[in-house]
Amino acid sequence: MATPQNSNTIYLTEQEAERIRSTVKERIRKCSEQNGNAKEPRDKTAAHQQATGAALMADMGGAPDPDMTQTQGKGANTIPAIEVGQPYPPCTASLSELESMEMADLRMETHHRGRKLVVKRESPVVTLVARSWTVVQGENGSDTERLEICLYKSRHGEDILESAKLFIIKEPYFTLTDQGEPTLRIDHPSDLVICHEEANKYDDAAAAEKAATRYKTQGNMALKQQDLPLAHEKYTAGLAIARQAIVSDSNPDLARDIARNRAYVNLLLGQLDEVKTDARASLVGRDDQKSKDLDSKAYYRAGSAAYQQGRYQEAKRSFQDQQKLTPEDKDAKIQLKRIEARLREEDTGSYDFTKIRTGLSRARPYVDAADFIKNTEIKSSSGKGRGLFATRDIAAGELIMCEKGFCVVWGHEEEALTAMTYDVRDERIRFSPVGLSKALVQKLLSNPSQIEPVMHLYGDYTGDNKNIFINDDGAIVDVFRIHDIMSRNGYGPGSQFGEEESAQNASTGLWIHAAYINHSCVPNARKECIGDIMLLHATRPIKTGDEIFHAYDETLDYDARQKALLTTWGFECKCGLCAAEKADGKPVRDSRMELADEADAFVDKTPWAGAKRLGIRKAQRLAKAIDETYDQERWKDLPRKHGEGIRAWLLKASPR
Ligand SMILES: C[S@@+](CC[C@H](N)C(=O)[O-])C[C@H]1O[C@@H](n2cnc3c(N)ncnc32)[C@H](O)[C@@H]1O
Repeated sequence: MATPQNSNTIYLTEQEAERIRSTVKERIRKCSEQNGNAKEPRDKTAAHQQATGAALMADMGGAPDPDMTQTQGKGANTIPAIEVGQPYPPCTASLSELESMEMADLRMETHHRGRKLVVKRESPVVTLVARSWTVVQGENGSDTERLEICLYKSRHGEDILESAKLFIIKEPYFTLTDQGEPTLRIDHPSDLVICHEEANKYDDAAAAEKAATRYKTQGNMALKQQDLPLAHEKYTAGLAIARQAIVSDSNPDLARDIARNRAYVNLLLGQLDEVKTDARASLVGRDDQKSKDLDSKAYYRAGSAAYQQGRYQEAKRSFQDQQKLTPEDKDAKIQLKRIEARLREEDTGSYDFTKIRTGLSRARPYVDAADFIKNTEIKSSSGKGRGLFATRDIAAGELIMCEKGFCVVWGHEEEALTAMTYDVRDERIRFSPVGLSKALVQKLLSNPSQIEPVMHLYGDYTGDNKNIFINDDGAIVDVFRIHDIMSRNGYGPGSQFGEEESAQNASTGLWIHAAYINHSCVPNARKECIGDIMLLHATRPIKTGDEIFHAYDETLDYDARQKALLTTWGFECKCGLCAAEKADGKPVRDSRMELADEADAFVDKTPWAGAKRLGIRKAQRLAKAIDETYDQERWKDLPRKHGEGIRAWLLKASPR
């Protein structure tokens, strides 16, 4: 957590931190006390009134949000404080494998494994910063309960609870809110199945075709009005009918048309896997010009999705197929040219950085560039898990790798959200880029094929190790795992567009390949971001097979650096520099730091140009005193950073 000493940071008062800790501990205590107790019946009318009142207040912006907490310091504000509860895995079974349960069978502080609960939303939704809640009834209407969805409460800009009336909760978790109120709680969005339109089984072909066509028309209208989630929902309902044999036997083109339209909506929603399956399913394959034009569109959509996923060879094949069908089409030609540029970047690592820089702005922070990673490979690194290694000799100053961010949230974007997270596992309160975690979870839910590479990244909590990321009901994302992965692998690209960044509005992102780079205080590489591409340059010559390191933390003070590495990344650094500083002992380290601070203060206030002899002598004394704190044998070949500033000053002030 940031400290009050730094004027650019914000912090919690000890009282506020204590309030968060005790609220969470009290909730945990009550939960364990009531563990296994049967659910108490709720007064339906009172629950409904409570939700309606709170929703009204929230809409007017006046609802008390129990998650918000007051921070101190520069740019102080209220920000959410969120408990990282005891992690539990999401349900990996599909709905058909789960057994139904009644609301009355809910037990307190219990994950009802192997069960599913159908609920109907009965009240408006109360939308708070970090959670949404509502009141639901069981299927038979006899019982009422509170249902809340934490953090990952929206998808494609829609509040999930608002988006429908009927839901199925997979393996329901019944617990208490921080205020001690019983609630059904959804942490993993994949545990909540939204029931939109029922795909009825039709006996009459004409009625079925009519219903599917109606959904298609409704989808087209929603698309026209830019309501993409609704368009997707309508096309999905239409497809479910049009794919039934009763329709598809006589009119297979209807399902193809709807799939082609849904491919387009998916492209706009960033649901790239489904763009490709829809585009493939829509192919007509006939030789008449109209069919060729339709298939050309489908290939274009599939190619665009593959391009956005960075799968350039796959994109190339789609655009080539498009070109074969409609040779006059200019789009395919343009796309194929772009792809050639990306494939060249992938192969050679030569980028036009000047052009890239000039094309960047706050409104366009993303770079159209390919990854260049072929000089590196991921291997196991002794005592450090896995690491990144060079596959060829790399000269100092050379580009080692370049990678496009998998997910980046810029400080100036609406999605940026920083929260204080209180982790019950180590009792620490940290600033956490929850906006990035939310964006990442959304991206993965929309692109199940990309879940696995993210879940392979290092995190302390590894879930249930089943590694099931998709089933019949869709993508499965363990949000606790994402939280842990982001804590250890997230990276701040820094302010790119001139704004001052603080802990509260920091830009953050995830670069999957670069996330394998381990830390060393004597690194051989340096990271830099241009927009969302991360460049890694060698700062020293690197030999084939060498591990590549960069410094996660460059604090000069050994003790502060070790503390930061332990708190944020969970390890003790044992690099050559740290080993020497540890062996020096605390008194030597402290006096060296005092001298370094004195030297820095001297450099800050004494211009080297025209420096007097007295000043030069003082600088020489300081440089010598710092040098004497280094044990010559132990510090052989190690960088002596404490005296770098004063030595540079001396070089300029008295070059001989
Ligand atoms: C960004 S990941 C680096 C890749 C990671 N080693 C892996 O296996 O995926 C950061 C984590 O790597 C480990 N790590 C990085 N540098 C280390 C070092 N110098 N010594 C020990 N562990 C290190 C820590 O567990 C840290 O939280």
